[in-house]
Amino acid sequence: MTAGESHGPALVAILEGLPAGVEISTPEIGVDLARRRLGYGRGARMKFEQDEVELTGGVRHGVSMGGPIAVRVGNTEWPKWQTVMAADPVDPEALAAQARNEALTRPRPGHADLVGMQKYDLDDARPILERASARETAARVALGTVAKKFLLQSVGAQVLSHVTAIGAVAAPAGSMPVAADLPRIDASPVRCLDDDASAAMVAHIDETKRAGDTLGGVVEVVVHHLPPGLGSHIQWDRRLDSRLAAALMGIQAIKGVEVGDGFELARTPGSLAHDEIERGEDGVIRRRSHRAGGVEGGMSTGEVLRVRAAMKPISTVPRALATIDVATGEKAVAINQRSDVCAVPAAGVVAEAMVALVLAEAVLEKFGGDSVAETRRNVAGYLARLTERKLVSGDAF
Ligand SMILES: Cc1cc2nc3c(=O)[nH]c(=O)nc-3n(C[C@H](O)[C@H](O)[C@H](O)COP(=O)(O)O)c2cc1C
Ligand SMILES: C=C(O[C@@H]1CC(C(=O)O)=C[C@@H](OP(=O)(O)O)[C@H]1O)C(=O)O
Repeated sequence: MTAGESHGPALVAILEGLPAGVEISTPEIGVDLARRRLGYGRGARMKFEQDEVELTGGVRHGVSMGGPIAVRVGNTEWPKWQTVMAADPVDPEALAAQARNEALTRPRPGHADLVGMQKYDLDDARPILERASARETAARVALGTVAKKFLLQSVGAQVLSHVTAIGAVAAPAGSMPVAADLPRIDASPVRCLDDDASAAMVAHIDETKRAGDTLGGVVEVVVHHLPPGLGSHIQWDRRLDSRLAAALMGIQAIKGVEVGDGFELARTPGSLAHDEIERGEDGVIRRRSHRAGGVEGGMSTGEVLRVRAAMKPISTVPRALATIDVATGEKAVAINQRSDVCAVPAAGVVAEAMVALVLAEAVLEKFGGDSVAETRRNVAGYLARLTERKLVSGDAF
């Protein structure tokens, strides 16, 4: 759970259920927060605002204690917004100043503005856009780091992401990054593994910005070393794929999710759509392809997990879109504050966090553990049993 507004004093986040013994520190969270700020096409705010992160609960001397993890991410923009966003009633002088900061009455298409004003009986979009803003994803990324640390320390899983398309420019199909590629991905201005595609994406963002327009794109999250059997075929809402899709769709501006080859599989005959099973000479069960994205029947197969999320173009389009003024009822152009041109690289880091949170929960469901050492013992027992049954598969062993 997260709380906080885009221009409020801070975002806060709480994660319940993490076992004791997970090694986690503020600088590690800071690294992921810095990665979320990276990315060609981000707006002015990313240049001057810092993420002031603080672990305020659940961790002692760099180790989780089993209680809820609490994180605070301070907004360094806050001093400029203290009057506009004050939690308590403000004095009359400050109120007059606030009145000069006129109400936002021209809702922006593609944002929560208009429907929020309808639903919450408001003449001003400010209370809606403050919470709908993707600033909130900083808090999720902070918790995602904690989940990633747990996954690494419990099952040895590694969560990565890369950008596979910005607008109409796509990276060559089929690349499946490994952990060693992460420095190269993060060094790319658009977090794309392919250098030529990365350069073309940067050029596409430049052209689009010059044209007063915005862009979306596609990110892929890849997870290595997951054990088979996370999630369940038993109920629709326990399926790992349905939980991953919900978590990714829950990121602002994500409009499509694919597991494995997703929509492409719908165009492929069955004989070419599935991952055939064979036993290697070393006795390990392997797949001849990775089309399913590491999930079958709502459970992880132990193969590399691969999910993609499609982001719509940024809604605040500089070449402002048509709307109405809610105060007058007349036609108008949408309010247009400073904004990102493209935030797809940042969305990749947020997608990693959401996938890590879902997988951490699924690992705890399957293996339990009040301490991460207990989780590890339970994982080892499960994998030993699969070894005994000659059912070793995937890359978790
Ligand atoms: C990391 C990130 C940064 C974003 N930055 C902006 C932005 O600067 N301007 C904007 O208009 N929308 C931005 N968005 C998208 C809006 O928050 C989103 O379009 C809005 O919430 C409405 O989308 P929805 O219908 O999916 O909620 C961003 C989204 C993400 C994930
Ligand atoms: C602040 C962040 O992203 C913001 C997300 C966002 C939106 O409408 O979603 C709009 C912009 O904020 P502002 O209108 O204040 O310039 C982005 O900068 C962040 O990611 O940390």
